[in-house]
Amino acid sequence: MIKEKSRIVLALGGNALQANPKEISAEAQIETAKETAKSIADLIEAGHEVILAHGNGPQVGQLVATYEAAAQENPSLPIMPFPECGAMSQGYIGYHLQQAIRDELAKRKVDRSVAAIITQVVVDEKDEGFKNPTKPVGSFFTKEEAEVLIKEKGYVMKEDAGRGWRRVVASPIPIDVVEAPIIKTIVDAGHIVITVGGGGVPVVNRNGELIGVPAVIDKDFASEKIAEILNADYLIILTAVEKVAINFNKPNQKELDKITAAEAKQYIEEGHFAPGSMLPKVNAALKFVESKPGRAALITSLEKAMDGIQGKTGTMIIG
Ligand SMILES: Nc1ncnc2c1ncn2[C@@H]1O[C@H](COP(=O)(O)OP(=O)(O)O)[C@@H](O)[C@H]1O
Ligand SMILES: NC(=O)OP(=O)(O)O
Repeated sequence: MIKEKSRIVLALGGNALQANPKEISAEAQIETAKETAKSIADLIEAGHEVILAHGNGPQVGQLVATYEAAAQENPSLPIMPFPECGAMSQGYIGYHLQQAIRDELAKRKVDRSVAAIITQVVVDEKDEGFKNPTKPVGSFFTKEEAEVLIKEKGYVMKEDAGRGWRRVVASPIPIDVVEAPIIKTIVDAGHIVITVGGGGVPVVNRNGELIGVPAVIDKDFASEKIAEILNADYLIILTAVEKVAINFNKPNQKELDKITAAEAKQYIEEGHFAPGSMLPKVNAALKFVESKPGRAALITSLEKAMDGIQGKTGTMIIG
């Protein structure tokens, strides 16, 4: 059960933006965002301070692939680098969410402003993530299609939690959120901010100058970072499953209700959480609860967000 009038960083997973992962058009995303806005408005109406973050894996992958395909057809067209595509994805996803949340709040006669902030997140140029790509982006492919893409485009492709093959890219750990001071000012003033979209645009600081780097930061880790910076009470990660499970997808699957940080660590060691999907969520939750006594994290589904907050469902991770 979450305390009344808490400061909550809410990390929205792919299903908050795409009801059907194969349907990634703007129109479909607008419709899904309208549904998502209802769950978010419930939390705002309940009196919580909500800061939103969201993923961009399918969208950034699609943008990069679209530019690559266009340049293949017409070599005079530029290939758009990952940081630019990341910023574009933040922009249009943020636009859909801020519009949907604004409209939903207006319908309920709740007078609050909502704005998405293009957010840069600092990473370390020497991060091991640059050597070993782990972040799935773009569409799902069959093994045969993946083999063609590896050969023809030089992509690194990996199987994604039993759902198909996807391109994977570098995913460094977020160190700092460049726009944190302005985000804090807006949140403290009582407005709703959408930030670290797609984990933030990854940048490195070279002698005081910020430079975008080709990577996609995991939005669960970036959400954890902004939750720490904003001194949030809770990190809530909303995804497609109601609870985290051990022995996931096996006959002896067991859903978890409330676990301690020590139990989470044990389950991680035993390999219960798939890398690139559930593992970063559990790791981000763990990092948050260990960052300060009294902090807790909840992983549940978007539809069950309110029930989760009321302690009726979801997986709660405590210190
Ligand atoms: N141990 C586990 N418990 C529950 N879900 C898991 C587990 N391991 C992998 N998953 C998968 O992880 C998915 C969530 O990851 P993902 O789809 O990448 O997240 P996002 O919602 O951020 O887009 C779940 O829908 C489920 O299919
Ligand atoms: N950037 C990111 O973590 O995106 P997804 O949540 O869509 O994978």
